[in-house]
Amino acid sequence: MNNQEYIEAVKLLNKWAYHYYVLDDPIMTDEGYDKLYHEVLEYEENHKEEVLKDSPTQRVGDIVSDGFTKEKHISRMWSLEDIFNEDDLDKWLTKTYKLDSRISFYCEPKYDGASLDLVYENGELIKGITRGDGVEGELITQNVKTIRSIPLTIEHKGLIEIRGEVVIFKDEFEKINEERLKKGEALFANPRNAAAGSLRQLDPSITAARNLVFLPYGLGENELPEKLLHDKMEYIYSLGFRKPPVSAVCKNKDDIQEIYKEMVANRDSYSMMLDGMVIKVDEISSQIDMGYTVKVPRWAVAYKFPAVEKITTVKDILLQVGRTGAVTPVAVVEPTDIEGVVVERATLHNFDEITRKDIRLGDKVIILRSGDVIPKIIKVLEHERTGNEVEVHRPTECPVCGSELLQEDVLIKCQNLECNARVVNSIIYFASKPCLNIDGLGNKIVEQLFNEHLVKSVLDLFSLTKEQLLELEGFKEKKAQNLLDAIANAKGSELWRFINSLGIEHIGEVASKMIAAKFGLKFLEIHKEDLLEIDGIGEEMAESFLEFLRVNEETIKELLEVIEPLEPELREEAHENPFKAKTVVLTGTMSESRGAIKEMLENLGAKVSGSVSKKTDFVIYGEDAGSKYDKAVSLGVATLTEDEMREMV
Ligand SMILES: NC(=O)c1ccc[n+]([C@@H]2O[C@H](COP(=O)([O-])OP(=O)(O)OC[C@H]3O[C@@H](n4cnc5c(N)ncnc54)[C@H](O)[C@@H]3O)[C@@H](O)[C@H]2O)c1
Ligand SMILES: [Zn+2]
Repeated sequence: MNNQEYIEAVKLLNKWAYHYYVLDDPIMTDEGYDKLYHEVLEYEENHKEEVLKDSPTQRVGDIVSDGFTKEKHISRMWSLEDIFNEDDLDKWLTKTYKLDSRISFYCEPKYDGASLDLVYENGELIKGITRGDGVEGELITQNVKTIRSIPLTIEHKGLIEIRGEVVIFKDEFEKINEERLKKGEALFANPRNAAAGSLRQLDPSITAARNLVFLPYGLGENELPEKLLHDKMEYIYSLGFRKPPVSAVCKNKDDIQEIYKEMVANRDSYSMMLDGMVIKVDEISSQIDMGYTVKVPRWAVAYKFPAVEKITTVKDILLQVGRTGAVTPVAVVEPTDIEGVVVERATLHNFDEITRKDIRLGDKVIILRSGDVIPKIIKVLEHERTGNEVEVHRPTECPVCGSELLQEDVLIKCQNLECNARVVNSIIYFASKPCLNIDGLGNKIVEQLFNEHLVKSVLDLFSLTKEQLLELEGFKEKKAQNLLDAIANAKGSELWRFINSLGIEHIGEVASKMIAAKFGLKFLEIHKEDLLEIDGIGEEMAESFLEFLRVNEETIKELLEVIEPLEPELREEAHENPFKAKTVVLTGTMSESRGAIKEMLENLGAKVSGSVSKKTDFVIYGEDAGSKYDKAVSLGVATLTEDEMREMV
């Protein structure tokens, strides 16, 4: 890097940071940003006299945007130095031990969200401020008050700044994006941007709707007496803040490596996105001695996890026709390694998504793979375009059967019931895990059976013979027998599996279970009113279910004869009693297990719920009843001891 390149690099980093911090819509991966950042850092170390004042190494990144009032932090907020591997860790430890050799470490997750400073005085939350440039941030108290994991009052009376990260849990993020997809709104790129964007809304009601979560990780101004950081944090948790899902006090490097590996291995199982682990010196007096650089504390470091976002190129867009006829585009991308898995495809949800993101063949894009979910394209790098990229057009004909496609809101559908793709996919669905769970009947075999004209519908599966199978390529005695056994095994499956396997639109596993439990094998004879009686089944679902039964009655009857699903035990209509049709909550230790008492009450026709609300009719409590009992009292809900309950029945 020469001086000219250095100046350019600083400009580029600042541009990326603007999109990241201010617009909450990054145009570079963290990995790409970090790489250039470290090149800049290295250049600066060798050319100290050339360091630019606006270099991102010289200041905390966030920029305070207009629209909010600026507010100073009582004590400064900082960024973190980052390290990426064991070598880096060794270097960091050597450097840190030189400052003080008698230290231990507190390790906790590095949450991927937005930082927030909370100021409490006289036990009351008085301010919420974003990190900003570390000295001053945006005053967002009204938004912060909508976050339920932030207590509005705490028992601690002194002036205290509690710092932490605001995040959106992964499942909530998926939910928000699903809803946005349905409404045709732009999707959030990742949970971090969703959290940061939701926190910095000018309208607090938008923030309130997003289910943000606050996780404390440290303190600013405070007069807490504890000498160790982790003791201070325990005190903070005891004030009503959330604990980290994992944390550890470490004596040495081995301990640090062990907890790091554990966090990386369990990364997908945590509710929130983590992008690393933060290692902090546990002794507060040592922290004070070590102090800060212009940007980061010398007593802490972020040990980053392998990146889950990478840059790749779109090579092709395939069209998949599902069992309902919905045509979904799938991107074929240049194979890219993400955490040891080679990614070759990415979902695109629908064509609106392609149009909105303006994805073209040949585009450089950012893909995200986290957990088991299918990788997705989150962004096109428009500034990387060469002009040779090719636009993608909405299809008008089914790529499989050629019939005209129906454009239904954001969905594009093949309407041909006999379209090969629809038939094959409904057979695959029929055999899948949450349905009849037929082992060995995966995509490839179903396609083979279909192409060889052995199976044209699910019913045909049950008349397959060994002779037929043995004629197929790849089938020997054992494989053929296993498949026939697996198909035979599907006979006598639970009824809810049978209902689910029909693949009725809007009727998934949960609805199938409810329908099976309520109506048993009589489900063919029910009316709309009967269905609507079930909590959780609405108009659209009921209509879809009944319409499907009407059209496919014959086939369903034939299938019932072949499969003979197992009817669940139906609960008899309960006799009249004080708990019939009442909502009941159990709490505390009882004379029998909670499960047994729950069953007894359910047999009496009660609905047993896990949480107390105004709609609760009774809270029945045993010994050591806690917050549920208190809540019942405060809401004026009737409370009964176990004995009182038993006397009433
Ligand atoms: N993609 C882009 O274009 C782009 C642009 C700018 C920055 N970035 C990303 O942001 C990083 C730099 O941002 P930064 O300066 O905010 O630093 P950082 O986000 O890497 O680390 C500091 C922050 O981590 C957060 N944090 C989470 N858990 C924590 C814990 N347990 N203890 C302490 N802090 C915790 C805090 O909010 C703290 O302010 C870069 O490394 C890069 O990954 C990306
Ligand atoms: Zn078709």
